[in-house]
Amino acid sequence: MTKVFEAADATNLMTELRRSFDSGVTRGTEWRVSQLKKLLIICDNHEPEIVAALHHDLAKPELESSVYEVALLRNSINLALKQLKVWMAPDKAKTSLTTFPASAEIVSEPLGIVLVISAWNYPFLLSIDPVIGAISAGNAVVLKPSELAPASSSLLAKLMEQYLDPSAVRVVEGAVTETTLLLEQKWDKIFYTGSSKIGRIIMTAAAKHLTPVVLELGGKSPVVVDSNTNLKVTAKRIIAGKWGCNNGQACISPDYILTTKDYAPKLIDAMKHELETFYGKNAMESKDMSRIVNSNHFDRLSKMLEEKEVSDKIVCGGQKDRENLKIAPTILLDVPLDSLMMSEEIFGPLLPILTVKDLEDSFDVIRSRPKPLAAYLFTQNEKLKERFAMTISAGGIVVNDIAVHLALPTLPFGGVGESGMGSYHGKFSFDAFSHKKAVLYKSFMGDSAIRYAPYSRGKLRLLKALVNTNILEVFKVLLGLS
Ligand SMILES: NC(=O)c1ccc[n+]([C@@H]2O[C@H](COP(=O)([O-])OP(=O)(O)OC[C@H]3O[C@@H](n4cnc5c(N)ncnc54)[C@H](O)[C@@H]3O)[C@@H](O)[C@H]2O)c1
Repeated sequence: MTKVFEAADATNLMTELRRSFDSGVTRGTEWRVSQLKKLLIICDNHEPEIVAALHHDLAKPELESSVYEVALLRNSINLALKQLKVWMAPDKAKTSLTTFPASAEIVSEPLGIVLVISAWNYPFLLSIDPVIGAISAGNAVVLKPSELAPASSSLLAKLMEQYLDPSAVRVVEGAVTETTLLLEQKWDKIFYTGSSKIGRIIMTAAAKHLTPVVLELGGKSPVVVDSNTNLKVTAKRIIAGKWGCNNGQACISPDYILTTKDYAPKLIDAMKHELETFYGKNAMESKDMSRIVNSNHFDRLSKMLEEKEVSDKIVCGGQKDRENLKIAPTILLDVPLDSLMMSEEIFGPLLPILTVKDLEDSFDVIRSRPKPLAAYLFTQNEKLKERFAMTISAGGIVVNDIAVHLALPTLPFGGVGESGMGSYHGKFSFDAFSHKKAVLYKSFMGDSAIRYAPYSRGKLRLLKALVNTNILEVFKVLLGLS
């Protein structure tokens, strides 16, 4: 029987990790590299177990597990290993006349002990990716995986315990009770992935200790489809980004489509056709699609689908099988804006299409709602692309594809407004777990009396000119011309 995690365990954990962090072990490049290499071994040697755990928790197809979880993690680790020395090196900063003579730099210093709380939908990626950032930046870290993906959570705990330095990297499994105990501790940063509702609980707990947070939340990510598009590719990419990414249970999954009244029937036909090509005549039987994570989420989605004035808007799919936690890829047309489906994040295989008179009206629809984690546009119109990218606020924007920005470590990944705060991936992960410390080195040379009392009008004028880097004024004051 696994031991219950109690309040004393949480405080002991903090004491042990604080001792390790204070000893300086996690700050060394060697430690960081060794831990990152261990994470790589987990990916390289345990992929079949990871794929099996994901199949157990979500019936996730092997391709999605191997590529969107393990391969992406391998990429992150290799990038960190390759770039670590560059990331860790202090950045030279320019100095000014005010501080002359001096040199300055920005030192990336580890924050201390950080807590990573992750979600169930991509349990390996969303757990290990932030941990890569935390370790790269030289922190001690506690990971709390989601209890809703139990096989993945216990495999993560087992593997991380087996390979990583237990004095500075730990996994605590559990649900609300365990997370609440962890949240009572004083962390140096909390990195949370999950819903906005729980995000508020995390931020409230963090505020008590003035702990900074990264909140990787979700939201309703819209897809705008222009009639001037490559319809076949558009349909395929929307399907791959929706049902082909954990069956719509992904934070950057298309939540709803906006298109014109005239174009909607063409888009629906193309999507129906491609859905059949992807998943066959009976998509419920396809092995190439994850199932719904559990019966609570199944019921939540069913409720959305069965709502009055929604159920009669289904134009494709709609079949459900509670026993096997399956819902067919379902497309709906013009569901009411005040329906559950349009008020809450869907996070599942339902995809409503809203029609607008002019495509530009879709911009107003998006702007009238909370800022999403991602916003997508399909078009061949260059002006429209630019207008979308420049005027729509979202965590990230992709033109003519879905979700692929997540795979580019040169781009920050994170939300804005209701979809979250802070970002990570690549160097952004390192920065998310570092304090950018300002360091200024001065010598005893050039000790000018102008900032020392007794003050005078001349000192005042000279100091003002120096602070404003006004060389001409400096000379004027020195020559007594001002
Ligand atoms: N931005 C991203 O990268 C990202 C990625 C995946 C999912 N998400 C978002 O996450 C949401 C889905 O995840 P979820 O919230 O259902 O995941 P979840 O239920 O797994 O919860 C996330 C974490 O919060 C913890 N938790 C739950 N209730 C808590 C409480 N009362 N107090 C403290 N901790 C608690 C859970 O134990 C878990 O570790 C969606 O909104 C989705 O868009 C965002």
